[in-house]
Order: sequence, then structure tokens, then C-alpha cells
Amino acid sequence: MSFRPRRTALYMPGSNARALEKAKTLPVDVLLLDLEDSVAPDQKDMAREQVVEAVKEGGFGHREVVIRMNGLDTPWGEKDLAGVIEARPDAVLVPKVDCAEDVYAIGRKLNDAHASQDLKIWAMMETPGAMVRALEISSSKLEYHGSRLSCFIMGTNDLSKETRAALIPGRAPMMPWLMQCLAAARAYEIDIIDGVYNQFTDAEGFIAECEQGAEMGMDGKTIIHPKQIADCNRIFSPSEEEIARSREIIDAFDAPENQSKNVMTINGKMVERLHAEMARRVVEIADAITKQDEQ
Ligand SMILES: CC(C)(COP(=O)(O)OP(=O)(O)OC[C@H]1O[C@@H](n2cnc3c(N)ncnc32)[C@H](O)[C@@H]1OP(=O)(O)O)[C@@H](O)C(=O)NCCC(=O)NCCSC(=O)C[C@H](O)C(=O)O
Ligand SMILES: [Mg+2]
Repeated sequence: MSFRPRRTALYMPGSNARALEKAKTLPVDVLLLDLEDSVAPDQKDMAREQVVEAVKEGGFGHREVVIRMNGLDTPWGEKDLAGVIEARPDAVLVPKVDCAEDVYAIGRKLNDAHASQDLKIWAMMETPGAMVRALEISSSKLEYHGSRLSCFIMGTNDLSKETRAALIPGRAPMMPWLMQCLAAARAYEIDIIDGVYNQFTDAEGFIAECEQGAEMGMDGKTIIHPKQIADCNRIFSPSEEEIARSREIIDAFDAPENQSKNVMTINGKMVERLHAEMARRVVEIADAITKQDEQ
């Protein structure tokens, strides 16, 4: 599959055996098995063992499986990374990435361990340093031979803690950083998934934040509870109307009589060839979602 849907990325504490089992039945695109902030220090070793065993055992179907390790500067980081190498998930999620060297350090260790290049690095973007160095971090994808960086995840809780910017409805204080990370990600063809909405019992607020993230261009949203799955999947999927409009644009530009046209009027609106490229992406996303749902 050339396009991989990343609409819903569900966190679950690695210490929660029930959640790990339940994950195999939930309609999410990505599972974020957490060894970091949702796991208490006295549970870290147990959580790591449990997650490594669960990933080795498999059974997660089409879901992308990602393990969030503790930082290499903590007492658990090295053991977590060894566990990741043993378990072989789709990606390791590195918390509190602050600069490109934090990505290189993980890449070097994976390469030294001869871990498959299919094991990707995802970066949590959640420190003030990462906000001002977002482009340096994303560019590490190209500048370091063997870099595996393929996705950013916004960590708005830590960002709020470290910057003291309030997490409020509409997220005005966070908007410059969210968009800066998005542009940095796109500049190097890296996916980007939005931060969590903590008030998981507030469906209306969650829907508003998903819609905002989708309008900003995020590929999906991180979630913390199964209640949030259905709305998140729906909002980050192309609507029937959008798919129909996209097919209309593609057909118009593909028509033999329009081959020498770069601009047209469709339904009273100017449409250029670049819009046909955007439309093809919408259809590709919709097809990938349909294919995944059929599995
Ligand atoms: C928030 C929770 C602690 C709530 O847990 P609980 O009270 O147990 O929820 P429910 O009783 O409503 O659960 C109903 C059933 O759903 C299952 N469940 C709940 N949450 C999950 C989950 N995340 N994954 C899988 N399954 C889940 C329960 O097991 C129940 O199942 P059943 O037995 O069949 O009835 C809890 O939801 C939770 O722990 N959520 C994840 C918290 C987490 O991982 N946080 C860390 C990431 S957030 C973050 O740090 C982002 C970033 O770094 C930043 O800085 O912003
Ligand atoms: Mg965090």
C-alpha cells in the first residue's frame, strides 16, 4: 500500500494488559504502546516485558504498531530500545526529541544492532527546542544516511507544560508551533499526527479539535480512549462529497479534449492541474481506507 492511513493513533499504557488485548479489536490505524509518561516508574520493567511479548505475539492486523520508549537520558531508555529491537514493531516513538542529534542517536543504535530498515523512527514534537528546530529535525531524514524518520506526533501536553502556553479551546497559543511543525514535516515528506484531547468525555470539544486538525492538514489525531475512535476516523477520512468532487476534477483533466488545458471552470470555480493532483490524493486516501476496511 503506497498510502498508509494514520487517522487515529490510540495511546495505551504498556502496563495495561486489558487495553493491549482490546487493541486488537479496535478500528484504529495506529496503536501507540506507551512505556513513557503513562507508566509509573515501578511499572516500567513489567510494562516493557508485556509490550515486547504482545508485539512479538502479533495479532494486530492492519494496525500499525508503534512502541513509545523512554528517552535515552532516563534509566529505562536503553532497555526500552533493546526491547523494541527484539519486538520489531513498525516504529519506535522517541519522546521529547529536542534536536536532530536525538534522532541520529536512535538511528545509529538501530543501525549498530542491524535492525531492519523497515523499523521506522517517529518523533514526539513536544519541547520548546523542537518547536524552534522543527526543520532541523525533519531534515535529519535526508542528512543522515540510514535515518528512518517518518512521522511527527505533536505532544501538546508536554508543550503546554514546558512553554506555559495554555491548552484552550481553539488552541490559539499553540497554533504557530502546530503549523511550524506541519510545514517542517511536509518539507521532508514526513507524516504528522495532531496532539491529544484530554477531556475524552467531551465529544463536542473533541470533534471541534479534530475538524481543526484536519483543516490544518494533519494526517490524523492521537487519541486516548476508544470513545474517540469513530469521530476521529470519520473526520480524517475524505467525505463522499469530497470524493465525488475529486473524481469530477480528475475526469475533467484526464479527458482527451482537455489535455492542453491547465485551467478550467468546474461548477463555477476555477480549477487548475494542481487541484487535479490534490484530487488524486483524496481518491488514493479513500481507496486505501476502503482496502483496509475490507481486510
Ligand atoms: C483515560 C483512561 C485512564 C480511562 O480509563 P478507564 O477509566 O479504564 O476507561 P473506561 O472504563 O471508560 O474504559 C472502557 C473500556 O475501554 C478500554 N480502554 C480504555 N482506554 C483504552 C485505551 N487507551 N486503549 C485501549 N483500550 C482502552 C478499557 O479497558 C475498557 O475496556 P472493557 O474492559 O472492555 O470495558 C484510559 O483511557 C487510558 O489509560 N488512556 C490512555 C492514556 C495514555 O496512554 N496516556 C499517555 C499518552 S497522552 C500523552 O502523553 C501525549 C503526549 O506525550 C503529550 O505530551 O501531549
Ligand atoms: Mg508527552
